[in-house]
Amino acid sequence: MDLIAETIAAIRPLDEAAMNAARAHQDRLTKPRGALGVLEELSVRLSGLAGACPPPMPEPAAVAVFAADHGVHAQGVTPWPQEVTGQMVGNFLAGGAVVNAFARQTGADVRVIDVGVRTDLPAADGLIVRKAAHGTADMTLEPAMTDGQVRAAVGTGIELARDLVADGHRCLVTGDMGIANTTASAALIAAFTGRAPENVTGYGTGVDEATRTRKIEVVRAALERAGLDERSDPLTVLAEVGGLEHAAIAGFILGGAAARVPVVLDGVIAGAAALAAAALAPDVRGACVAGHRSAEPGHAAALQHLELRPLVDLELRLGEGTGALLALPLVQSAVRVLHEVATFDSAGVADKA
Ligand SMILES: Cc1cc2ncn([C@H]3O[C@H](COP(=O)(O)O)[C@@H](O)[C@H]3O)c2cc1C
Ligand SMILES: O=C(O)c1cccnc1
Repeated sequence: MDLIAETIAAIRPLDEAAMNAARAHQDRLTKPRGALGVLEELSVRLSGLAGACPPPMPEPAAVAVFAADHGVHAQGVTPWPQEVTGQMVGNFLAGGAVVNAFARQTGADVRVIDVGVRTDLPAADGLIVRKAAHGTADMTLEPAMTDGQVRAAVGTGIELARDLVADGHRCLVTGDMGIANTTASAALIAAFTGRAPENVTGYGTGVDEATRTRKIEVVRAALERAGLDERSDPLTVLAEVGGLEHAAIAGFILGGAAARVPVVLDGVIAGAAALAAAALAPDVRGACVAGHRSAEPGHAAALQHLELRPLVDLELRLGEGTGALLALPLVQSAVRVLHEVATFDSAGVADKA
């Protein structure tokens, strides 16, 4: 069996007994039942993922920022030059990007992976180079990736998740960098959810109305060329209209789910990648925590399709892993409750009559 098939085969449903134990434990803690709302549900789910109550604390965490370029950039879907992808990789390595500031704030490690930046970047400490291609092809003209490229990028994500868990990380956080990747994200989301391009295509970095209209036409043209429908093979969908970072993030999610470690998802790029991962292995959703909901309309559509509720909604539209990192303390707090909060019995507090 190859790495992707082996990883998919290792992904299992949540453990019902551990979830029942977590529900029962929550009901004995010194607070009114249900008072922690969504965090209680999250603690139950993470118990089911670990197969234990309490589950391990989701720390240390690592955010993996997968960087790649997009051939569809040639269609004028963003005013930013493609070089910004590689330049931002330098910024991540120097610690100067928003993701670095939020990682320092939340105690997460940062990993930066070149999975397909167009140019060869200067060798730098901390840069993980796993180029599956020098950028994708233009999805309006031909498949963005070959089957070999998409499999290599998914494999990179799986291996990184596996390595991070082997290094002791107990929470994985998705990040991305790729100028034009909100266009590829919209195409993936339209393909996987069956929604119309105009309902899932947004303003990305903040493009003008004319550029957004163009993005919608570009997404429509790519989907028509590729002839995809909801029955298409998920790796084929990724190869036709996705990005190398989408493929790697899909692999990262699969790898985290196989290791039964929570994966905190960032914005629309991660949402699109999670649709691919869930199409390959529906049980990955048990490992996925939607860190936030971004301003991109496609992100809300992806989360709805995945039946994931975002923890934070701050109108962010950045990517890099920033929204997911803001949610990390919430995920950790949800589990800490199961570890540390006293029960009515142990604290000598009277339960309600
Ligand atoms: C300086 C800069 C830093 C970023 N960090 C993340 N993105 C985000 O914006 C890009 C997607 O938006 P679009 O599809 O409109 O190009 C991605 O690189 C994403 O990670 C950035 C974009 C820029 C310009
Ligand atoms: O949803 C996101 O994460 C996003 C939105 C705009 C640009 N880059 C990322």
